[in-house]
Amino acid sequence: MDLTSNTRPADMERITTPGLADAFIAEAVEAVRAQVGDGKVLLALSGGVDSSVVAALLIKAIGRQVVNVHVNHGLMRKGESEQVVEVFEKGMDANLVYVDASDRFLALLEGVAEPEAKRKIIGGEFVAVFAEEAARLEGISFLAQGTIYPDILESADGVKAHHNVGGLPEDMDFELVEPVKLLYKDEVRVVGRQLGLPASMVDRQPFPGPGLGVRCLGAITRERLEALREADAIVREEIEAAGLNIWQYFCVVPDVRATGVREGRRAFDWPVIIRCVNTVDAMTAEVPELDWPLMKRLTARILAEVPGVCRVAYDLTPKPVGTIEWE
Ligand SMILES: Nc1ncnc2c1ncn2[C@@H]1O[C@H](COP(=O)(O)OP(=O)(O)OP(=O)(O)O)[C@@H](O)[C@H]1O
Repeated sequence: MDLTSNTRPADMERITTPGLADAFIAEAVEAVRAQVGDGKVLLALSGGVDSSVVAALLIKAIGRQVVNVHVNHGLMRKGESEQVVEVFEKGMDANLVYVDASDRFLALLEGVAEPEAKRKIIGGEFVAVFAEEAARLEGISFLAQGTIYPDILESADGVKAHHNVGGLPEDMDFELVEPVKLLYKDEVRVVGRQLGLPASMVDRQPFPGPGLGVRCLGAITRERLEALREADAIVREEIEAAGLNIWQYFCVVPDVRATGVREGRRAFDWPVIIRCVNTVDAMTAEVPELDWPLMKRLTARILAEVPGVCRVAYDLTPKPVGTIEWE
């Protein structure tokens, strides 16, 4: 396997079976060992599909020579950072640096309501935290990235800058290790499964980089963020349990309050808005019809289990006119 080429060979077979995945893994492991030797590799591990598969592959190839840095920015979904620790540190004996930076991110975001400003703060602070951690480590000469083939095709079109850890400082002069850069997303998932990653990680729905930060609408507060995290976990759990094949399903919690009555007293709490979409290319999206008993179950559980919420709504807006995310 040629890890330097950015062009997928015309005769490369689509990886659709465990056997093909095993063959790919064997080749990639050899290629990584040949490239890295006894050098040290740094990887930013989000727990998303791409970086998780790269982590598992590198751990198989070079074990603790890869340092996996996971930044918990406080905007992860429920249980996500814990799963990174469980799967990689406990399950694969990975060299994992877990950075709890929640307080830093939430302090910077305090009072910031404008969506673009929020995204900039989250992206900028991520780079700052990652660069600080990198500076603390010694002897690193390689940076691994979860670049996949669509990233290369898009950057060749000039649609967006080449993946990945957007905007790392120029003086971080590492050689790149990108073992899945010729694979399509479906192939990355097959390979991930074969590497022993849990289905909940490999089949994960897309999640925006700024995490729950763009779903806790307006200026983020810890209480409203917590309500969002709990409601989001309930929606994911119920939709997964129902076995529905929906492309993306999540909640947003706007910065408004509605009146309600709870235990005979007036409540003045937040609404949770459930958003479900199906799409092929994310350019247009349809809202699936959820069955009514499921809607009622979601509503009942959110109202019973999530403090600070007194109303549940379902967003019926297709894209266009609405975008998938609210911010
Ligand atoms: N919280 C985090 N901790 C560590 N690394 C992160 C974190 N968030 C993002 N990254 C890094 O930035 C890359 C790009 O993040 P982005 O949110 O665009 O996800 P992505 O391209 O879907 O990749 P992935 O599936 O690995 O999350 C990730 O692959 C990962 O290397």
